[in-house]
Amino acid sequence: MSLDVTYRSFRCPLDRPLQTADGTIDERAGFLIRLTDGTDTGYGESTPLAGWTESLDECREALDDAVDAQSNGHAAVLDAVDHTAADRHGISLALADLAATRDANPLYRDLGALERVPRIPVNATIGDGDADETVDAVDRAVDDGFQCCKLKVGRRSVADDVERVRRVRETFGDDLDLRVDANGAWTFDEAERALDGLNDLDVSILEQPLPAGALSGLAELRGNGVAIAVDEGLLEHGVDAIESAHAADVYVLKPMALGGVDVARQVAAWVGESDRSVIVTTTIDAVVARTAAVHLAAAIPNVLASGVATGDRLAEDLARDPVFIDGGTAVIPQTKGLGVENVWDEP
Ligand SMILES: O=C(O)CCC(=O)c1ccccc1C(=O)O
Ligand SMILES: [Mg+2]
Repeated sequence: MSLDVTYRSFRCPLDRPLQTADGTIDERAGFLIRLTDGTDTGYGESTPLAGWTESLDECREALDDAVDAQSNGHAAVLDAVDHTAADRHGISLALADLAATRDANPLYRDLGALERVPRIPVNATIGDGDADETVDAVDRAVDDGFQCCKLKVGRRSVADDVERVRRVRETFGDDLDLRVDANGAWTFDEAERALDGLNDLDVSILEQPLPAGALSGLAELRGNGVAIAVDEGLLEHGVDAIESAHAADVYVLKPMALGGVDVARQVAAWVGESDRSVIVTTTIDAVVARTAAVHLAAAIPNVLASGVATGDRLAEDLARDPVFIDGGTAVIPQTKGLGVENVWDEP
């Protein structure tokens, strides 16, 4: 079966930039990938993010190599992008979408779900603004039906961040599930002080309090009432090292940074063997990668509320969003493949 590989670049400005301790994300640029085997078509997306994946230029070069390898078959095309996580995500997704479309299965079934999954729980993503901005953003999320909010922290003092969380807790009550994500911003001392305050405010998960390299510190922070999640650290160390160091209660899986939904699915299986929980998140991707993350989450048993409700930050997208975000859940597309339609047409 001959394979045809094509790609085009795209740029999506954000109309709600995401402030994090690591900088502000205000635009996403990447590549939309199309694979055809003569009968069926599959789509993928490579949307690199500085600090998380290779650069846009490196991804473009590797995609050109993938196009050059098309006459040598699927494995050669995938090999050409093996060293670029975002491209490997894009090509492997296009192959998976093609196969699922051919078999007339929704992608999440091909990723291993044993039965129909109607919905998965999702979290709202709240940027690292001041206390008033934080309360306003959570207010919108609660209005939209979210029951779980992840607050970005780490750009200001620990005392100020704890105060932001206190304002949210006091305004919205005890039923709201609150998480915080420091994107590696704190020292061990700061993280310990933050934990004290966050535990009192019933924060359920603290994501990446320490820099990616610090594993033993994460292990020491565990057992203080707030579950410790590893995100950046997973990319640096892998599951085995993190499990040996007892450094995480929860794993955050970003398929774009891990090199594909297939890789992320495998990581989820390993993590499940150690009785750890998993959260799937996007890197604020366009509709193809975002929908793939939703299918991935649907394929993982007992996945925690996931950070995939990020589409409303984009001012433009590649196609209509097939995923309905409703009452704190994402409704899983049940049509064949990814379920994103008319994506190759310019928006
Ligand atoms: O998890 C979410 O709610 C959304 C995704 C998110 O926070 C994120 C988006 C882009 C880059 C890094 C991160 C992160 O989780 O650290
Ligand atoms: Mg994170």
